[in-house]
Amino acid sequence: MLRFITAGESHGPSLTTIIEGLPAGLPINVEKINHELAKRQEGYGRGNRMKIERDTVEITSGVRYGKTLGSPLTLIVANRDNKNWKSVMSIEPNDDPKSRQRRAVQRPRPGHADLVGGIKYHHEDLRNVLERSSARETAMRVAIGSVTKQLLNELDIDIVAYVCELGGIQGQADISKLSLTDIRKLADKSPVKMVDSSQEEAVIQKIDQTKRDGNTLGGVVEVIAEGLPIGLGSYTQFDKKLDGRLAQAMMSINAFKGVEIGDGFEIARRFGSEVMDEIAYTPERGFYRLSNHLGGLEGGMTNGMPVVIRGVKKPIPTLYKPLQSVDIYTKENYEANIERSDTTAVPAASVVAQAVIATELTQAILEKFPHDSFIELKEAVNSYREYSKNPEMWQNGVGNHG
Ligand SMILES: Cc1cc2nc3c(=O)[nH]c(=O)nc-3n(C[C@H](O)[C@H](O)[C@H](O)COP(=O)(O)O)c2cc1C
Ligand SMILES: C=C(O[C@@H]1CC(C(=O)O)=C[C@@H](OP(=O)(O)O)[C@H]1O)C(=O)O
Repeated sequence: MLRFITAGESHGPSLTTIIEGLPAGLPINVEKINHELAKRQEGYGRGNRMKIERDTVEITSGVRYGKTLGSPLTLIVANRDNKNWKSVMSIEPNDDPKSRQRRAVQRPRPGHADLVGGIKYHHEDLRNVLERSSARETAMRVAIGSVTKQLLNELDIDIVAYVCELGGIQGQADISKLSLTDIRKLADKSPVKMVDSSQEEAVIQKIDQTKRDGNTLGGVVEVIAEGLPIGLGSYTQFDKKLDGRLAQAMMSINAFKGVEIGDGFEIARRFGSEVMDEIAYTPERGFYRLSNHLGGLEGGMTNGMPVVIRGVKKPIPTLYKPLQSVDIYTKENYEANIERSDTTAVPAASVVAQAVIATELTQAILEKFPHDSFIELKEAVNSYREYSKNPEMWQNGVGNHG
């Protein structure tokens, strides 16, 4: 079983995670982790914080000579901005109520965690909420996702993500005609991580105008994973259903408000005959489908077709032209606090989405297959792949009532 938690405040010294349950002997490439971290920082429309940070990972346990030991893996990503926040983020007691109040964030931003978090945790200063509710935490989830993606890649599973829509402008590329490698190349070189360069200029102009207006934008991202064995997840219990678990992973990203799998909400408008993916068989491919409307998942399990999952990200809650709020001390109407902010973070969110889906898929793989060592895992996955092309129970005549 793969377990991890993340820790760290946005302007504290660092983000940390301990990941437990990875197989021993998995090659870990630190450069690949740093590459994913850099990709998360890119993307047109981000604020000034991204000019300060140069996210890189430090590994302090669990790896020796480039391979996992099977012991807990500890990752640390430093916050360069911390040096500018030393006194605000001090861990020493501050016994001066006047200084505490002078510094306090007290006009909660609609759409952020400020107000509810303050009420729930009895915080007199809403900074105590925003420091941890900040999407800074997603840097660590990308680092974890890069480790799990390296595991998937070693098992010949590929995963990509890109932006399908930003600020109401949809990409026009027919991605069904592209390989995952092409999608990755196109998204990587796009300033907005879209596959379709014809829409880029319009999106950039919309972001620029929105920034001038003191407003913000959301969008839609898609993740595709190919090469997954059949039967990850299970129909036998509600919390084992992989579609539900992937949706949870996607929704756990800050500002995500919706998830679709396969053709998603569109299937509500179609006949059953247009939605179910018909079954075919060849000895080389095994069982496969003639279409993939259901996004590679049936009965809470992978069916061998690519897993396709989209997430909707709302616009950034902090507005430079702020919305109405209420001062938590005086209860008078005020404009919400302005914290330094992005105009949009949909491109970054596509990198995070890929990471969290890679991690959840890895969890499902490690649940199904023995994995003390990576060699053992790979052998088990490959022999199961062979089995699932021609399941023995049918070869042996079980179910043959003739
Ligand atoms: C990569 C990324 C960057 C974000 N940047 C900001 C930001 O600069 N300002 C902001 O107010 N919200 C930002 N958000 C969104 C908030 O973190 C999020 O809305 C907040 O935590 C409340 O959670 P909820 O929207 O999931 O309800 C960002 C989200 C992501 C994924
Ligand atoms: C720090 C990151 O994103 C931050 C997410 C965020 C929020 O409220 O979610 C608010 C901003 O924080 P700051 O006020 O420090 O600029 C973003 O920059 C990051 O993505 O690494």
